[in-house]
Amino acid sequence: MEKKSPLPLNNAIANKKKEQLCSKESLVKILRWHFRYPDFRGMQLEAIQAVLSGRDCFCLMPTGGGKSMCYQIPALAKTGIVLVVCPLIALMENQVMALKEKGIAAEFLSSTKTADAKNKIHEDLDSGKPSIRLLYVTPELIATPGFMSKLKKIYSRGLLSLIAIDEAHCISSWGHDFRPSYRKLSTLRSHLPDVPILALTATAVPKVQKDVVDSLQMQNALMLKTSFNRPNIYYEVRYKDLLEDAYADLSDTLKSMGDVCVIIYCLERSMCDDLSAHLSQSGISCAAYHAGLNNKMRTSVLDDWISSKTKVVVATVAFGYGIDRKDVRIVCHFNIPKSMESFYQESGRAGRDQLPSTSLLYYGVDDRKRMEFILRNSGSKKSQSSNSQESTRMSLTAFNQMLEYCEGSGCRRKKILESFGEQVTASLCGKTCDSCRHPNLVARNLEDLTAACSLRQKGGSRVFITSSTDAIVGEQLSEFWNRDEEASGSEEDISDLDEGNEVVNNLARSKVQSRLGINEKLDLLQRAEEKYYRNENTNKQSNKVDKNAISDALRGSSRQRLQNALKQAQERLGDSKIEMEASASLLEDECYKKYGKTGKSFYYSQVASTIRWLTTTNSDNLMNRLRAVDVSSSLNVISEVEHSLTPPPASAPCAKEETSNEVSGNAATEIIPSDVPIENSFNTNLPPIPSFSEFVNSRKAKRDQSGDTKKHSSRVEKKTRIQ
Ligand SMILES: Nc1ncnc2c1ncn2[C@@H]1O[C@H](COP(=O)(O)OP(=O)(O)OP(=O)(O)O)[C@@H](O)[C@H]1O
Ligand SMILES: [Mg+2]
Repeated sequence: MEKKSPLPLNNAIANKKKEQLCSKESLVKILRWHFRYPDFRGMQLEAIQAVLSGRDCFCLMPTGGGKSMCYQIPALAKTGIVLVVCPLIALMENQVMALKEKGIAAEFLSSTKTADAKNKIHEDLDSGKPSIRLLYVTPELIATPGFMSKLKKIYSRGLLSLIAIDEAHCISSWGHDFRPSYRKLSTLRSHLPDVPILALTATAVPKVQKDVVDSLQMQNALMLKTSFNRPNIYYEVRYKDLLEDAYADLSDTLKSMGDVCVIIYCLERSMCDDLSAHLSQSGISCAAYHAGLNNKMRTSVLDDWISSKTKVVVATVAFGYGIDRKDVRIVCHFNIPKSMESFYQESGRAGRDQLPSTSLLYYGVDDRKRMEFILRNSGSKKSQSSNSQESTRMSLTAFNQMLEYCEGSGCRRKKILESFGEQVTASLCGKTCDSCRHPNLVARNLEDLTAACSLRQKGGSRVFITSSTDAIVGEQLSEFWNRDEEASGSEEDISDLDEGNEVVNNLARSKVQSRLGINEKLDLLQRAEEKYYRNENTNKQSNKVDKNAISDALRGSSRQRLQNALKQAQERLGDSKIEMEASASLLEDECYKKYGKTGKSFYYSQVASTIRWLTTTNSDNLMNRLRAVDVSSSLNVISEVEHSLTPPPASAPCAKEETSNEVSGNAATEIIPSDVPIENSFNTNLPPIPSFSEFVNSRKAKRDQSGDTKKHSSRVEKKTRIQ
């Protein structure tokens, strides 16, 4: 690329006073000349002026806010070199390429460069008058003594004008993406005392901000913070458990949006492949992208997407960091992200051109359980030290904010902004999230979920009983089983070391690198978890069966959960007088008899299914079931039932169960003499326990019948469209 002639004004600026160097007029001219943008955005100018005057500056700007400009303009306004620290080679490559295309002398140093290319850069740096204006490096390189001594030489020659730390939140262990190598940047100040430091990030809560400033030993730093608000992004959550087919819903949505550029994030590689295949089959131009593909494949997917040959990319979180495509119209999370910070960063890749865009999150109960499992185990891979427990606790607390975003009522935008410590006025959103635009619809959706899932908080804003942080305390009160016990027994499955090393090596080789740290861990853990369940099915004879065994403690906790559900059922039904403890014990026994040998997963599901059934069943059905189970297990449970319904003698014939296997123990049917006609038997026709989606759909159907038909169906229809 041909080098652009230097802006004539540049030379003049260099000779003028500091104030003139920092004048808005001069800086805007540089911006227009090199970047063709008419004016600065947000607080860019303030940041640029601060560092040019020699002051440290902490710059918190939203994703896509234009942080890079805050160090690129100073590099052009002042003689000397701007050192830029970046967490990813892909990010450096992209920026350097874009700058070179504009004729700006930028380079990066990384392991991916050939020895020749590196030598050329070093020669330039060692020369009397280096031509390089921006030098991008990794934090790891800065930590090497060789490179530090090179930097000191440049500094001693008065050629180091600014140190910019991009994605500065990586410094803080409180941040969502802590990188230990970033921590070592704390030595920069003592080695290079007078060089101003500019720290840039889009995602830092106040605690992280302070940590960054302290670690870098920034002095009297100008703290520039713009709102995290992304007014051009519409936020919406859809509930997988209320949709008949989430794949179809997404596919219809994408088709209705036309030929737009989309990123879909999935938790697992297999899900990326699967969803991508499904969307392609429905005629959507689509490709999967994840670390499981080889370099060539990934590069080709990326190139096709950047050049608009492919419209939709279905990817793991490895995708998108540092990819500056401005016209992404939808960022869809097909699985819940691990924290609000990750969600903000990923959804923030939509609408970097400031045009209307959408963040669409599909929330599902299974996804929540899976993520909780992963987060609980990410700290326990190697040790159970207090540090690792603390980090697990932090991860789960962070995840809880995401749950609140999905399960809570109220403005989504407000939830995002408040999670970053911002005060938000009620009018800020202006109907740019589903909760504010369609409050009744969202409320009804949450109600559906609440009715289905909640045992305790009738009408409360939280759908599920147990928050992640509650769960850490060790209680298993959620209707939906959590995997604490499995997690504690599955450490060897989680540390899948060989595979882990292979992934790490692949990452190191790959051109577009995945972020190190938690994301990588997540990836390994996902596979470990899959393997765990595979083993659960295939290694029944091996020692893994023990891990899958159902302990007394677990059975006790299931009984407790069932008892809670029974209490709720009793309150709801008003008139039943159920002997709680014995009934819970009966129901648990029923689950255990049926699935105790099959393993925890099935047992858990059966308990959950029974609890779900208890939230909707009527008195007769409840009594019938308890009595039937009682008969089957020869336990005396419900004194009240004994009075109101004459139980058959133990030897008496009992009606053949007409329900699905899902419902109650087969033991009941086993004691029926085959020659006894059903009509003569005691009427114990048990209601089938619906699956989750059957349950939700039946509620909808009931509601439709009860005169709300028109309103509700138009609501459901609306629900499937992004507004
Ligand atoms: N003043 C400006 N006017 C118009 N466009 C701008 C301006 N400053 C930057 N941009 C453009 O905005 C886009 C986003 O900029 P940039 O990549 O620096 O954002 P960022 O704040 O670093 O985002 P992220 O947190 O995602 O890294 C880029 O395409 C950039 O060229
Ligand atoms: Mg950036």
